[in-house]
Formats: sequence, C-alpha cells, structure tokens
Amino acid sequence: MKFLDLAKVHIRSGAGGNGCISFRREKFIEYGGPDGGDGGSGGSVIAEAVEGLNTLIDFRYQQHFFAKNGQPGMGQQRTGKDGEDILLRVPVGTEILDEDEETVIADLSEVGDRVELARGGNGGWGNLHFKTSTNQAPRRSNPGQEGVERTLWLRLKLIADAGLLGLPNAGKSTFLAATSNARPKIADYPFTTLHPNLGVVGVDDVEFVVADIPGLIEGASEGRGLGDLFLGHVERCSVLLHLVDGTSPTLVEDYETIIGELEAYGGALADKPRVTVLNKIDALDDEERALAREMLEEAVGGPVMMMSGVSREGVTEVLRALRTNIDEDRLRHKPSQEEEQWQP
Ligand SMILES: Nc1nc2c(ncn2[C@@H]2O[C@H](COP(=O)(O)OP(=O)(O)OP(=O)(O)O)[C@@H](O)[C@H]2O)c(=O)[nH]1
Ligand SMILES: [Mg+2]
Repeated sequence: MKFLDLAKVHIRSGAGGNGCISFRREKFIEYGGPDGGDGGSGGSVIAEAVEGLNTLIDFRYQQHFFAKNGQPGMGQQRTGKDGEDILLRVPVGTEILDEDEETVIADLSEVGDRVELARGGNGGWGNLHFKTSTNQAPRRSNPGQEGVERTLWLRLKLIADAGLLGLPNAGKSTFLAATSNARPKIADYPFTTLHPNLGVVGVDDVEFVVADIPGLIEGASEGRGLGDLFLGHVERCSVLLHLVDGTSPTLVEDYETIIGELEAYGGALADKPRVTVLNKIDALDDEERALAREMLEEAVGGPVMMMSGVSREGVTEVLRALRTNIDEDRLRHKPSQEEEQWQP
C-alpha cells in the first residue's frame, strides 16, 4: 500500500555576512585599519530522514524555513558568527521535489539520509585578505554571498502490507497499539485518527507493516469524512483488516456501510482479500458473542474471527490470518523466473 502525503515548503538559506574594513579614527580622521575580519557564513537548510515520523502533516502548519544570516566581520581579525543551519526532520521515505513537482531532488529512504536543500552564502572577506606589502590597510572587502530561496515539495510514500478498515470507533488504533510499536491516539470519540499511523507487527518471527487509516463513514467514497483522503491508498496493500465493533447495536449495518464504500469507490478495492473481525469481544458474554458472530457471518457470507484489542484475546490468530494473506499476495506478485531472466 502506498500513501501519498504532500507538503509544500518555502526555504531560504542565510546570506553570508560582509567582510569588514576596519579603521581607526583619530581626531575625526579615519585611517584604514589592517585587521578587518571575514563575514560569517549564512545558515543552510538541510533535510534529514529520522525515525519515528510517518507523516508530513507538520509541514502543512509550518511552511517557511529561513536560516539566519551570517554576521559581518569585525575589527581585530574577528570573524562574524555563522548563521545557524535549519534542519527539516522528515519521515523515512520522503522524496524532495522541485517546484515543478516533477524533478526529484532527493529520496531520503533510510534513517540518517541527508540532503542540503539550500546552502548558506559564504561570508565576505575582510580587508585583512587584501593586504599587500604596499597597502597595509586596503579600503576593500567582499560582501557576503546571498542566500538561496526555493520552493520545494516534500512527498511521502509509505508502504504497508495490511490496511485497517472500520467505522470510526471500531478499535483500529487500539489494535495497532496493542500489536505494534506504533502509539496512535486512542479515544472514545470518532475520528481520533486524523492521519495514517503505521506499525510494525510481528507474529511467529515474521514482521509486516499495518496501517491505521482514519475511520471511514458512509459517503467516504464521495468525499465525506476523512476516509476518502485515504481510501485510494489502501488499494496497494495485500490485505484489508475490517474491524467491526461487536458492542454496536447496528453491527451488520456498520459492516455493510464499509463494504458499500469499498464498492462505491470502485477499482479492485472491493475484491481485495479481507479478514473480517468482530472486535471488542471482552465486552460481550458468551451468548452475545455467539449471536453477534452469527449475524456478522451471515452478512459476510463466510467465517468471521473474534478478538479484543483490549484483552488481546484472539489477536494472535488475527495476525496469523493477515500474515497468510500477505504471503499469498507476495507469491502472486513475485516475478516469475522467466520474467526475472528476461533481458531487453
Ligand atoms: N471494550 C473494548 N473497547 C475497545 C476495544 N478496542 C477499542 N476500544 C475502545 O473503543 C474506543 C475507540 O477506539 P479507537 O481505537 O480509538 O478506535 P478507532 O477505530 O481507531 O477510531 P477512529 O480513529 O476514530 O476511526 C476507545 O474508547 C477504545 O478504548 C476493545 O477491544 N474492547
Ligand atoms: Mg483511530
């Protein structure tokens, strides 16, 4: 599965400080001095891929990144202070594109990958540099170089093996938090997940990536709610995990709402392998579980698993089912030997 997350940033590196022409003043007369220092360099703007981020959403709120200018040189050979660099911390998998949105400038695919987006201007030379044997106090220095100003796009593509589906409040984030290293926001009100969270899940020594997608509501495929923003992105994952809140009095309708959205969205989404799970069974007694399961299985027309993200009952079985689907999907998409050997 691929998410496309896009942000536009406006960056500017700092200008270099001017070089200094030092002078002495005696009785209102200025004498050139011999010791003007260089200007400091302007700060650069740098991007670095860091761990623990999985969205560019922060860049929608802050879009301007201007590094400081270098300070001018001073007398007595003192160099101006350099402007500080600005570091944009971006998620692994971020591509940086030019303003045209086409030219890829950098692809930060591993933790620690770094790229300089705008170099700070060099500081100008102070008159110290222009000293000759005949002119010990030249009235000459260099101005600092200008900074660089650019508009760039950051684009994030994250890849996940399994995508979580379900109405708001179905318990998607709780499940992800219980099974992975991800720490999504969980609350008893809908739409607590406003952007996708990814978690690495492990079962039987195999790891895969699960994405928590903001709750789908009826009409998502037509652009209502938040789900529509992300429905397109679930197209590429191997399997969908559809969670149905077992405590909901309308659980069959809840299930059908999501299926309706998948079908309305079109494409191959509705045909994607799906694991349907009756969730929150810790809140149901045996009789309620059996009844809820029967109703849901009838709606699905096939078996339904049961689990609780809170008590973790049934969670391992669900992860195994996902894993089986992912393995099968990988086998299906593995290039055949002929394809691998084919040379143009
Ligand atoms: N009893 C019980 N409550 C659960 C379970 N899983 C989640 N909840 C509760 O249900 C509420 C919603 O859980 P979330 O995990 O935030 O639901 P979500 O599907 O991520 O919701 P959105 O992000 O709004 O789409 C919270 O109050 C959870 O504590 C469960 O297995 N059992
Ligand atoms: Mg959530």
